[in-house]
Amino acid sequence: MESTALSAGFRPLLNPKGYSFPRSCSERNSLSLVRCQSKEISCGLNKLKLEGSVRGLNSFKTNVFEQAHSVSGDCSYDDTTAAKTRSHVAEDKIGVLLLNLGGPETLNDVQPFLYNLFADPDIIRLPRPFQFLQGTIAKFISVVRAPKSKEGYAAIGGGSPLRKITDEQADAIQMALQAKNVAANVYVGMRYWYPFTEEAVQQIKKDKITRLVVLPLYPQYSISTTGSSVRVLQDLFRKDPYLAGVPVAIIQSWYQRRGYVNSMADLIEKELQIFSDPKEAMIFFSAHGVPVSYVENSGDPYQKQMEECIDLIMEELKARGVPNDHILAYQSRVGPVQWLKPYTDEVLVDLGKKGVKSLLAVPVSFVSEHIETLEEIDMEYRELALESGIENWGRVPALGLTESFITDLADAVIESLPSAKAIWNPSVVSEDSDSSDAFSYIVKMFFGSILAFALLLSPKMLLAFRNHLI
Ligand SMILES: C=CC1=C(C)c2cc3[nH]c(cc4nc(cc5[nH]c(cc1n2)c(C)c5CCC(=O)O)C(CCC(=O)O)=C4C)c(C)c3C=C
Ligand SMILES: [Fe+2]
Repeated sequence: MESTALSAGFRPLLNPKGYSFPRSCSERNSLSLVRCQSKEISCGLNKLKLEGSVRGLNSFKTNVFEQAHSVSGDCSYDDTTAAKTRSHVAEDKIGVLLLNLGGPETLNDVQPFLYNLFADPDIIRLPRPFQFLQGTIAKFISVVRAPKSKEGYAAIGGGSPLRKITDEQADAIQMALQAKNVAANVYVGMRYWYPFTEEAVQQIKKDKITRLVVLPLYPQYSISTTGSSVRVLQDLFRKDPYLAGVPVAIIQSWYQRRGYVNSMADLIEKELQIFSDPKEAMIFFSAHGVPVSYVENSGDPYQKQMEECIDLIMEELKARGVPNDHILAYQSRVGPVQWLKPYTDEVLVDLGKKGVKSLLAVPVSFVSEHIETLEEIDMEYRELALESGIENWGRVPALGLTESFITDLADAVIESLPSAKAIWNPSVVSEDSDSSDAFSYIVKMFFGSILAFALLLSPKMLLAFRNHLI
């Protein structure tokens, strides 16, 4: 129905420059026209606004950067939208910016990488009067944490594979777009290590991109991941007159897309076959955790989206006749606060006690292999599971370059093109004026520093950091 109309609505148009796939973004040709080939695309444009709570927390003070909250991939795509997409692809120089976390490439990178991570106010969230201490606290925690992290990275070959995999995903998405006659430059911007988002944005400017789709490589939205990366991006765009005028669409989450759900179900179905009795294996979804306060006090939709995501994958598996039991747990907690429960390590012990014998681990919050799949799941959790009485252990690989997944991401990009809007909004400036009260700022700084140092140097706090970070 809608999808047939969509296919019929697009005509192959001339690509004036042809296309090749040079490694450098600036060399990449970007002017071309679109032809939508896929009959099964059901293009969806959810122009939803960010929920108030999340928006507040991330200082989303503009009415921009708020399109394409999710591109669901299962709504109708009318002729007007199709026509708009066609004209954007015809007239614009399209860029796609993949946002990711980044990871240390060598063991020497580990401490500075951790510093960048803990210096992020979306990761260590200090009350306003203490925020000027962010750097000092980040330094302290990164130094304390580095030895443990280094052990982990040493165990997976001395560094994170994230940059290489993300670059490969960028190339694959670019090729998938090209196969749909959309020429685009695909850029990679990391939050905590090279290539930093700032570098990618410089390149986007140099390349004179005129329409940008931002695709965070996190299926579910969290303040600590997509939220943080988008905040940085928003700051960079707001400061630059050229970039402020570039229409941008941000795909905030995409766990609900059919292409993603089906690709995950494919991987799980395939991996279950390694068990002598595939139906007996429990499917063990292990998601990266976040502190409970993100969800309960700050409205982070991460947990809700994660649960919906698991429901969608399980529904799909059931529809395929895969009746296995499943469970969701959260891994990788850091620091002296409560994180989302149940914790992966505790659940593994519990399942062992209950007599579960076969377990298939499914990493579900991230789409590349990284330290938490290769070291934490494959080594630490596997060992714990076997010690706890689980006899058969399997692990689903991360989606990586899975073709159906990459194609679906390319579809998500195409679907979001018409919703792009320029970020320029002069009213933004006045909304920041609450920080202009110099006197109250100085008072807060003064008392804040005294309190913070007293807290930081208290034996209780030191112990808490030591116990949970080493
Ligand atoms: C959806 C994914 C992720 C969420 C949510 C997330 C939140 C989060 N993470 C930390 C602290 C650390 N994360 C680390 C590594 C790391 N985190 C993610 C993903 C999410 N993090 C990935 C993909 C990686 C690995 C990158 C790689 O190099 O392969 C680390 C460093 C590793 C370690 O020492 O364990 C820390 C520290 C917090 C505090 C947080 C939420 C507040
Ligand atoms: Fe993390």
